[in-house]
Amino acid sequence: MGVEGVGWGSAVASLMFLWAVASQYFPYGLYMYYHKYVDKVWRFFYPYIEITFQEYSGERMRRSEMYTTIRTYLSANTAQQAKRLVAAEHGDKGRKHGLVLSLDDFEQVTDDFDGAKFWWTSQTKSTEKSTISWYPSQEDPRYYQLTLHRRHRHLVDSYLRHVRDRGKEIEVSSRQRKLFTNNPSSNWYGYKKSVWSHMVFEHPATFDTLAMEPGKKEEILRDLDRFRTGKDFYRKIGKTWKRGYLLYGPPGTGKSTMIAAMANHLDYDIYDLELTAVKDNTELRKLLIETTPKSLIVIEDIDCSEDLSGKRKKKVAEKTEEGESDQNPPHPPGAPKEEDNKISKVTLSGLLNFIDGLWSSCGGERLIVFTTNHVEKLDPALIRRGRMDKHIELSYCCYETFKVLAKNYLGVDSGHPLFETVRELLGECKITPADVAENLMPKSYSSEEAEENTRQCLEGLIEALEKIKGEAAIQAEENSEEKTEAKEKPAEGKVLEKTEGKETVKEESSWKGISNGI
Ligand SMILES: Nc1ncnc2c1ncn2[C@@H]1O[C@H](COP(=O)(O)OP(=O)(O)OP(=O)(O)O)[C@@H](O)[C@H]1O
Ligand SMILES: [Mg+2]
Repeated sequence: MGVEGVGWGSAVASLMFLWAVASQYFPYGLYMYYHKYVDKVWRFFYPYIEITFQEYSGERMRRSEMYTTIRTYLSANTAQQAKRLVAAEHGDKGRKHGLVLSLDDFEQVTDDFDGAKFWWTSQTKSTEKSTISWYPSQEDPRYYQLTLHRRHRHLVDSYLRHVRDRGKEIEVSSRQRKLFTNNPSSNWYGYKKSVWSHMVFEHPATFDTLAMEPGKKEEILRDLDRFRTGKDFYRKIGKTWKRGYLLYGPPGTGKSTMIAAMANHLDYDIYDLELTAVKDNTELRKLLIETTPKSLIVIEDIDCSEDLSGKRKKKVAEKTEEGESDQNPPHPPGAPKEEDNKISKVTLSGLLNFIDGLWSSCGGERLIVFTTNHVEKLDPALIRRGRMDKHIELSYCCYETFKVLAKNYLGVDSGHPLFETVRELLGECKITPADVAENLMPKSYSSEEAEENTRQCLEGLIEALEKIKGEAAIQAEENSEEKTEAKEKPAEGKVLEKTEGKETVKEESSWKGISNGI
């Protein structure tokens, strides 16, 4: 792409200007007559095609997406070459670079594509104003004009597709990712209506800093990359371009950290869906429709939304029967109950539809991620393959996980003499990566004290591990004592019966009954 002398363009502009001035002095009827025929003749000889892209279009006067994409495309390609550029702070605060350079009015640049030349100009259409000014006003509608030779007409489609795709790519790579959370539905209407609110997502976690077995990590990375580039494959097999991930494991094992690493790896936004704030299935669907592609839709601690199957309704009914409502002020008849408003009526089937109903196909390129501490509590329908395609267990810290944490936190690897002790202890007790990480936090960041820090941290970790091991041993002893006691001394109301060397605990009443019967 390069800047070209205005040439043809300036000649045409001069002629047009003269024609416009001259036409002011013609009677209107004569003007229309000439305009009609001169235009026809002009168009016959004019060898170029012009296409305009307005900044605002449609009935609702929304900013045209294509206009913005063209601006991004031209900005990326002309910043070095154009002579007059406008620097503006981007309205979208989600951009990495606050400033956007775009073509100034009437600046012309050329672009080469498939052996053809394309001219772009940024233009402003002046509107009727009461005051005359030489400069275009801020409110004047802007547009880009694309000019190409007639003989390249067949390239228009492919060239515009190229501009759109390239522009979008640049937009995606230069944007800052966002972390969305759903608003309560009372905020969905009115002037500032919005279903989701967001902030810039700047979590530093990556797959390099995530501690887990290297093989497992590799497999997840491969899966994510396959998904990202799988648009055509998903289309070919007739499947919506989305994938479900279930992350499960005890607290502090890195489930949320992995979500951040996934978003950073894929360059996706995160929609953190708080299910308890969603009133019903209709709201859930609306939230889904308002998400954008290239995103992770996350529902954390899905097991805590235990009433997906409607148990919650029952509980409310029970409470009302128990007369708890008597303590509250009387409720106006007919008005929705406060409690009803607060309670989420999202059902399991609503959630299943959210994941893979017809509506879930809007847009594509979404990952749905559930996390849970209690995978066994979840309804099998919710996590079956096809819905939650990949189940990933994040568990207690093993030696491999520890090595990653030690490298990240202390910059040491397996050559350290204390590693062997840690390895043995990790094999004997359960500790979460979060607890290990806490023990590996150096007391200072000075490189001179690095060695001393490392030693202190590892010794601290060994001490913590020995403590856990000791507690576990005491617990195990207590448990075995309890078991023996239970065997020897049956609970109240129960008696121990010995038959043919086997001990059985029986309800006292039933035993009595039997003895009475004898
Ligand atoms: N696998 C891991 N790799 C690196 N850091 C980890 C890992 N697991 C835990 N951590 C550290 O522990 C902290 C807590 O981890 P995280 O919030 O990801 O746990 P979680 O599994 O989501 O817990 P919960 O189930 O309670 O939500 C993180 O900030 C991180 O510093
Ligand atoms: Mg978490």
